[in-house]
Amino acid sequence: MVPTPITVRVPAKVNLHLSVGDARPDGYHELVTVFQALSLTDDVTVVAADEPTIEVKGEGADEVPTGPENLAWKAVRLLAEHCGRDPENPGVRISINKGIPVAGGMAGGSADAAATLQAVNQLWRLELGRDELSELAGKIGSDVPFSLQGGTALGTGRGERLVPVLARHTYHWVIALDREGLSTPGVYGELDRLRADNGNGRIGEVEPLLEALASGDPRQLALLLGNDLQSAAVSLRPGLRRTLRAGVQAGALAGIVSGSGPTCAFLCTDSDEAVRVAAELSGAGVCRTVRVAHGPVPGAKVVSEEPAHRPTPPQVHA
Ligand SMILES: C[C@@](CO)(OP(=O)(O)O)[C@H](O)COP(=O)(O)OP(=O)(O)OC[C@H]1O[C@@H](n2ccc(N)nc2=O)[C@H](O)[C@@H]1O
Ligand SMILES: Nc1ncnc2c1ncn2[C@@H]1O[C@H](COP(=O)(O)OP(=O)(O)O)[C@@H](O)[C@H]1O
Repeated sequence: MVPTPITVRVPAKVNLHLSVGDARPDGYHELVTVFQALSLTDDVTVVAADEPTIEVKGEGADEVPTGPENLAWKAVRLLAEHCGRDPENPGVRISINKGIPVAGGMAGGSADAAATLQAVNQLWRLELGRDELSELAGKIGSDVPFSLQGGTALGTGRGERLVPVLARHTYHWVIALDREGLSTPGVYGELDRLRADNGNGRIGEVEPLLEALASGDPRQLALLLGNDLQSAAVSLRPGLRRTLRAGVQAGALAGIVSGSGPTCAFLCTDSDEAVRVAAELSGAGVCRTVRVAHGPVPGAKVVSEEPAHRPTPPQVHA
């Protein structure tokens, strides 16, 4: 019998609010963050196979490891250990089709890990529930539980403890991708350095942003977007200042570095405006590629169609 492949589609994220506390003894920083899942997605397909392999296609595929460092492999091994299978020989072939920028602060690797947990749970008929999968997800990386859950959520701890947030609107975003990624630990380290040098300012409380999300007014939300890692990302990549300015000059309500960057996300009033801002920004020559996206969208979920049939995301080449 030919084994049946299972494909899971999984979203990117942007942090609408990312408040970073001091470094903890374990090296992580205590966070208060609001994640929103966006319509840029990866597809992860798993199938039973004698020879375990991983293949990566799509944008930025060359920069993604295909060995044990790939977060999708970590997910398979962890699940194998959890259910008493041999993690060295899990008998799974993985194929990843990237639509999420690599090392862009949009949790692409975390997304693939979340999708793999979901897909292999079904492949092996483990029937693990959301909570159990989320617990495993948190062991792979701080962002992985959110990639499973999707929507809009408040994250605390390392970012792995989640509570869903009421968001009454579909928000329209323009996403500016940079030419090269930034390392997440490198950006956290730069923030620590800046804070030690000059006390670097901190964004305010999260409550007003939660109220803006509940009201569903993008203009109100735009005033409250904030990211403590932005100054560190800009310090490491000063050109981002120009990108952020160009998006607002093009008509976005506000722009923010996404997580640890260097991707910048611009909130727009509606979908037509997002397309217009994307076109203008792509002509400004401040980034590699511009995309439009909306959120919130659901987290990792099994899709019945073949991955080859996935829609091409709208994009504008700069
Ligand atoms: C910054 C954020 C914002 O959502 O995402 P990205 O922008 O990278 O996607 C996350 O905190 C990234 O989460 P994730 O990419 O899962 O990080 P992990 O694998 O858990 O940790 C990688 C490294 O980042 C640093 N790290 C991560 C999370 C955290 N709360 N404090 C940290 O200091 C640590 O140096 C850690 O060793
Ligand atoms: N499946 C994966 N997809 C993308 N990157 C991965 C994956 N597995 C491991 N990585 C590694 O993780 C690093 C961070 O990638 P990514 O998760 O896309 O960015 P970020 O942490 O900025 O959101 C990459 O540079 C890559 O070496």
